[in-house]
Amino acid sequence: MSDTQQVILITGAAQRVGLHCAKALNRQDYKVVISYRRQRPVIDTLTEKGIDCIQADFATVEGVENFTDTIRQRYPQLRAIIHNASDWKHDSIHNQADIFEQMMAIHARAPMLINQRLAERLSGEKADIIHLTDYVASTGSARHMAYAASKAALENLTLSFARKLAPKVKVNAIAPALICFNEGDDEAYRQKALQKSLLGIAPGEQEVLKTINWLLDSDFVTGRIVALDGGRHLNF
Ligand SMILES: NC(=O)C1=CN([C@@H]2O[C@H](COP(=O)(O)OP(=O)(O)OC[C@H]3O[C@@H](n4cnc5c(N)ncnc54)[C@H](OP(=O)(O)O)[C@@H]3O)[C@@H](O)[C@H]2O)C=CC1
Ligand SMILES: Nc1nc2c(c(=O)[nH]1)N=C([C@H](O)[C@@H](O)CO)CN2
Repeated sequence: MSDTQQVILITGAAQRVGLHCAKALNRQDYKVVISYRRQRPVIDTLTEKGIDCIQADFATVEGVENFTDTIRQRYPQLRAIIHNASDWKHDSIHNQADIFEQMMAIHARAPMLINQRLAERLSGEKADIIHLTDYVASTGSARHMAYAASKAALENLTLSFARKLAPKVKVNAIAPALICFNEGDDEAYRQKALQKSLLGIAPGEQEVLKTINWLLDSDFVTGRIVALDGGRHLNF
């Protein structure tokens, strides 16, 4: 890593949106550091590209603290922290308490603790925190109540950290609706999901990357929730 290379941390970046953004930011000559939970071959590929891959499970406070200790040991300064790690669990009458705890742990407690423990590392001329939230944080979700509530908590943390860390650090959220499908999504589900927005597409991971780069480049945006939802809020 060169002395002038700026370090960007992305959590949960071993697949899908996080992976796409990690590889792209690496090509943009940032020093990219990622967290991953489950080992898989792509970790070796990313390591060969010079991306620092750190295993971490944010379900426990200990897991978060071990991770942030490692970051603090390795990186005296961070350009940005992108909180992407997430678990999209639907509600279940059988273990709703556990699901609620898990959703709050990954989407609210972990980002809060990571921000608090790494804030002093965000010390350069420009510094950013970006939270990946969700369209349903502002609307609720009948089937993903705990998930939606935890993403709403993360949106509120966006406002609090924007107030607390200004003017050194810009703190914003990206609130996507459908970005990309999961492998098991059948055609009926896909068609129904596409019809929820005015634009009727699943834009793919690149849409999130474009927004991340826009936020990183901004000099005057903080405390904002940037919606990436194809006009879903008007589709009624
Ligand atoms: N995809 C979409 O259409 C939408 C995405 N979003 C948001 O955008 C972001 C990216 O979405 P997407 O790429 O689909 O995300 P994924 O569902 O692919 O999850 C990203 C990563 O989060 C990691 N993760 C889950 N739980 C934990 C945990 N307890 N500790 C550490 N890491 C964990 C997983 O790691 P591992 O695989 O190693 O276990 C996973 O690879 C998320 O925040 C998501 O909520 C919002 C709306 C729509
Ligand atoms: N962590 C995740 N969060 C979300 C996902 C996902 O795959 N992983 N997917 C969605 C859906 O695309 C939804 O926005 C549309 O059905 C929401 N959050």
